Amino acid sequence: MISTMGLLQSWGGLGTSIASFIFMWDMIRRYCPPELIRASDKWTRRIRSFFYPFIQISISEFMSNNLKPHDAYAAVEAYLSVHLAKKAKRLRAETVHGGGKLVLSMDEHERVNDEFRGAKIQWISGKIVQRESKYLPDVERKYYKVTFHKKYRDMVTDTYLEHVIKTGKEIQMRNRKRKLYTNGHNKTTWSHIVFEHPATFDSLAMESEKKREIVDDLLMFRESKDFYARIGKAWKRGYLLYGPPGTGKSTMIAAMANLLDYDVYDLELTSVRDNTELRRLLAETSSKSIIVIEDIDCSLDLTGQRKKKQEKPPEEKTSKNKKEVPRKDTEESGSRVTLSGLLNFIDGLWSACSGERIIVFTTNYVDKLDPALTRRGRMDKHIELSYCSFEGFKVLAKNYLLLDEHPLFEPIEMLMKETNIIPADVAENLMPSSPKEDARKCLLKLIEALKLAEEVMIKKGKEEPADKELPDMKEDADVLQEMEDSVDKV
Ligand SMILES: Nc1ncnc2c1ncn2[C@@H]1O[C@H](COP(=O)(O)OP(=O)(O)OP(=O)(O)O)[C@@H](O)[C@H]1O
Ligand SMILES: [Mg+2]
Repeated sequence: MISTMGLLQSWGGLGTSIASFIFMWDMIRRYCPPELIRASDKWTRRIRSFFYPFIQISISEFMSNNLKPHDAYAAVEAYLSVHLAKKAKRLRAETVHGGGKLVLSMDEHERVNDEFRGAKIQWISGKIVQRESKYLPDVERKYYKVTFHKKYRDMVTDTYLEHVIKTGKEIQMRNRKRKLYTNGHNKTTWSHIVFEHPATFDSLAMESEKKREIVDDLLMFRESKDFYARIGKAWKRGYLLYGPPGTGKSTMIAAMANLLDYDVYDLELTSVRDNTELRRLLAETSSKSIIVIEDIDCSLDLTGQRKKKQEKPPEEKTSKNKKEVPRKDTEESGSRVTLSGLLNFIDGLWSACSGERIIVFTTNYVDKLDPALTRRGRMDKHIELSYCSFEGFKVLAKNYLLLDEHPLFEPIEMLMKETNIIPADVAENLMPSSPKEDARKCLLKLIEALKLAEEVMIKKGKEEPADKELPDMKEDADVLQEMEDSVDKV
């Protein structure tokens, strides 16, 4: 009892002494000349660094000059969650991007040790609560602090932190869900959904050699950062996909995104008000992305910027083709994006954006595009997607019916040589419409469709010469009229 009392008394004495010291120190600092204070601070730092030879670096959740999220913080978090979270005793579990998988990270004020090239490095997670204004609620700012011996200063600042950020970014890339961004419905910003299109180059009906060439081209582009830097060109590549409707242009874009693990930005030009908005939207696109402008010929009357006065040929006006009817004029769509605005984006701003980007234009009518838009250098690769070949059919038969061979393949090959059918129609026929429909029935359905397509072709072929005779008949009629007129005159 007495000893407890004694202990309490001595604690009380210590508290009084500390309070007196703080008071005295404050008085000294207040009345001492500033030079003396500075000198004392310098020496205090030196003595402290002698006894505490460690360096600390903080990485905050937000940038200090604005409230933008700090990329490095997210990368450190990813690195720690994969490499060091197992060593921590208090962990935080969160689902990322609404996915089902739990990701573990260090809880607040938890410490873990890392080792890099013989150096012991400690990470601490922390949080400070700040009040920016008395009218606003307090804000939490999380941070990670890395502590290491001062002899490793250069190694940690030059190499270790770079390694952590690089590894963290790779982990983020692996964990992220790819996104499909759109600017449709007159939105002035991008909105996105998770991109989960299953298309791959394996499932694409196309000649294998052509397919391999495109895949090689894409993979080479992805690995060519140093090459583009060396030749002084922006790390971009333009693809023009052209061909009739239903030949797999959109499907190929999805396959490209899946192959490269890129996001997709589906740019609806008719929703973009003017060139300024176009530039802003494109500047907001992220690296490792494919920017798509579908049906470039009817998105905007781009060619009209140069050929305004040209009348459309009569057959164009009366065509029943789905792609030609809804062509929107710039005035009609309320959009004032011009061809030169689009070209500037490809050549100018395009080059200023860092990181790799692919731009894809699709069209059903390549001949209608302004040559300025399609010239090499702007669109590096022109890819024609055309009618289904027998090789393409075999890919679809394998995908849809799990067939490598079948006796009905032979007649199908014969018919395919004689007629044109788009892959979308082949796919539709090979798709069983009921559980009772087996592979044979599907192949027979396709044979019927091919025969029908052949009949239509023959019919058209017969009609065409008749059409071609029309001008001659017209000429004859004109001559007759002229003769009659001259007879009348006589
Ligand atoms: N080459 C192909 N390989 C595999 N499937 C294809 C191919 N072409 C078309 N298809 C099938 O047909 C459907 C329509 O194809 P897709 O939308 O890619 O055509 P498109 O060329 O973009 O047509 P459009 O010019 O009308 O936009 C796809 O969902 C796909 O199932
Ligand atoms: Mg399409």
